Amino acid sequence: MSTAYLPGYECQVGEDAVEHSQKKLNSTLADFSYVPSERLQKLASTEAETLTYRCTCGFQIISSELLSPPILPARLTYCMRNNFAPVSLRTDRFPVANVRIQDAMENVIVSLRSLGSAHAAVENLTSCKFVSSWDEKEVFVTLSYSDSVSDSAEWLAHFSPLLELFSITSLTARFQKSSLSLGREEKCVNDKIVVRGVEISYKKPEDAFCHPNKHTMSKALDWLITRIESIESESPTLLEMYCGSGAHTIPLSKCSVISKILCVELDQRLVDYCNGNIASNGVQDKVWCIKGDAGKVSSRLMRRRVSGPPENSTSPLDIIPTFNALLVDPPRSGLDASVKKLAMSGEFEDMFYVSCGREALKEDLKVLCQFFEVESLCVTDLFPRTDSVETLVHLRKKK
Ligand SMILES: C[S@@+](CC[C@H](N)C(=O)[O-])C[C@H]1O[C@@H](n2cnc3c(N)ncnc32)[C@H](O)[C@@H]1O
Repeated sequence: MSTAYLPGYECQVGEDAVEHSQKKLNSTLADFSYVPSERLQKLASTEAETLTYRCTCGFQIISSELLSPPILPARLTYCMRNNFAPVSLRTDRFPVANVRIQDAMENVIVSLRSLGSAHAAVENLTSCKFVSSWDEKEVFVTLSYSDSVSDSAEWLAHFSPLLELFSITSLTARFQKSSLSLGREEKCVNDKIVVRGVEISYKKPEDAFCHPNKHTMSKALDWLITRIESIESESPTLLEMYCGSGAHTIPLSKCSVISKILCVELDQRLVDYCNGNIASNGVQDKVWCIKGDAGKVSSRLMRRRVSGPPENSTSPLDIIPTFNALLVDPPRSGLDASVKKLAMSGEFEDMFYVSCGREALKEDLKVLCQFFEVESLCVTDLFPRTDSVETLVHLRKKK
């Protein structure tokens, strides 16, 4: 196994990544010492899951003689930031990325090195981002330029013949207020995941948040479905806040006992994708996605709880009159205060919290646990070899 130093990755490739995974999950579980131990679960990474797992990653591209200390002979190199300073990966393949991305990384940097510094593909180049589908059938590459691409024709002439050779789905140059692009026009990742024997297909914008680790995603979905199966209602209804393009929504509607879902997302583009995924997976009779701010929607649903829905309401918010359960997957900063208020309004018997923000989750649970108790809590290894974890919490209304 390579022992390349990976800046930003506190556990070096070649060290015992499984032990590292166990340690960080244990340390996260220590935050929840108030929860009975039989309700806590840890899904650490296996050796194989700590390498070739990432399906999104980005790097600075810098000429190595500009690094401190310089690396000679000078050549373009992928870098990550370590305490704000760029540090060379010293390898053209990032062992933590999936193989499809590693192949693209190597092909792209070797092709760039064959050009002079004044070539349009190299001049003003600052960074490169790679996104692949979970099944590795597609890979999207974005090169970012600080100012502009000095000669579009030269850029296109260099990369056009390489796209097919490198099996890159789409290659984009981004620069101030403009872009150049080759390959597939629709900039979305087509993906598939099998959950409990059921195939789920997604389209996701390639530049939006997406789950970087298919192993963690599979484990999270399985855990969520198992917990949903323990809801006491026979055909539970679900309110889902922060749904994105439906990464949880679609599997839950297709593979769990949930009968109806109303899901809410702030970004109109993701709402459009979510609605597309709802239709393509044939769950349009049980899932409705609306654009909205989770905080404002919560305030509106609180008013409905107190005064009933407005008379003859045609608002999609009133399609489902009451909810048994609430699912939230907020940004790292945690829940809006109104979402917490709604959660504790008495409507929901069960709440599911998917969190990638360790500190925000601790603070939110301090509030939520005045009303709920932790029924089950599971920590998973979101980014093996880093300190990031994803925590899944099932809260149940206190009796
Ligand atoms: C951590 S991501 C989770 C997305 C989705 N659940 C998934 O697994 O792909 C958080 C999502 O919340 C959305 N978001 C951020 N602030 C929001 C708000 N105030 N109201 C509704 N959605 C919001 C973001 O656009 C993003 O899609």
